[in-house]
Amino acid sequence: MSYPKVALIGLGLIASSMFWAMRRAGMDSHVTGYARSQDTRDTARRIGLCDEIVDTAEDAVRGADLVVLAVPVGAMGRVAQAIGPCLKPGCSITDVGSVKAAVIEQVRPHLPEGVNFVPAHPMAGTEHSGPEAGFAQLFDNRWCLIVPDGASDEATERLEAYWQALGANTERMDVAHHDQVCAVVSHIPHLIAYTMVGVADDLSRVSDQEVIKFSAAGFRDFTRIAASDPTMWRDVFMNNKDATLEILGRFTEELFALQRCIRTGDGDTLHDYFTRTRGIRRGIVEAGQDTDAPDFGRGGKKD
Ligand SMILES: NC(=O)c1ccc[n+]([C@@H]2O[C@H](COP(=O)([O-])OP(=O)(O)OC[C@H]3O[C@@H](n4cnc5c(N)ncnc54)[C@H](O)[C@@H]3O)[C@@H](O)[C@H]2O)c1
Ligand SMILES: O=C(O)C(=O)C[C@]1(C(=O)O)C=C[C@@H](O)C=C1
Repeated sequence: MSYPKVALIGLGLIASSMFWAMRRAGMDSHVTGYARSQDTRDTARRIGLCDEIVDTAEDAVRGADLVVLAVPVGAMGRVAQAIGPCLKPGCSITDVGSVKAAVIEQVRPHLPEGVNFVPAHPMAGTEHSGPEAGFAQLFDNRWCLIVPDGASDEATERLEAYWQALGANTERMDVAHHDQVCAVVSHIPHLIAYTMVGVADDLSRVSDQEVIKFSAAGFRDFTRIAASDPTMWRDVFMNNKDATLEILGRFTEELFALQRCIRTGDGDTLHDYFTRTRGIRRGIVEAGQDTDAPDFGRGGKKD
């Protein structure tokens, strides 16, 4: 299922991956792209991203059957305000933002009657950004969370079919649940990675070079995540305050409990805790949800 004319607003990792995945899926939609900076538009033209790159968001969305907002969460409202009056009656508009309640609140007031707004969020990404970062396989076997929030079944099913054609599995979620789940599985883990790399950097006896030299896979994973786009992640935390603060509160309570175990020499509790969390990881791997993971079940490292 596709849309004859698609407009991509913001031409970074997610939008460019969507374009390449559409082409891989054999969709013959006419795709128009727009990004705010001239540099990004020039790069997009050079690498053949989209059928047409235009110089205003308004021109990009005229006549589009699907408009995709793929800009940082904090810019969604401004973009919606600019394009609202130019949207084709009856078209669908979606976003790919990492946060839902704030985006819906910022976008919806600018949309004319009769336009179908179906928020969505592909749970896939890398630490890279910009138009050259995209690749067709990014969404393969990843979840795309669909947050209909009142959208019609027809518009929702059409967007689900579109994401499935891009390689994703889809699941519907309500807004508050989405923001809480993402705070747990994505937002706070990023904050922890940023913090851990910051702490290592603060230790003057560990120069950048030595961090790289002595770090094994664990810390390197942190540095990869902590290399993610600062604008995107600033906007995520500024726009998912309640859920991230709640999860951060739980996290720090748990951390203090583990700190106490270390101080008091309560190794049994630590061992039980680590055994429980290892079980969670193995469950993910066995369910085939981590294609990059070593295979614990068949020859992986055991006790
Ligand atoms: N990177 C990820 O891992 C990931 C995963 C899922 C969802 N998301 C969400 O997708 C969205 C895009 O993320 P990305 O990783 O593609 O970012 P990106 O930094 O790669 O690209 C963002 C693009 O938006 C453009 N832009 C910024 N402000 C704009 C504005 N006001 N008007 C028009 N264009 C503007 C930038 O020039 C850039 O082309 C964000 O909302 C993010 O939360 C990101
Ligand atoms: O794989 C990564 O590098 C990501 O950070 C992707 C990731 C995440 O899993 O946290 C990041 C932000 C999103 O909104 C969705 C996915």
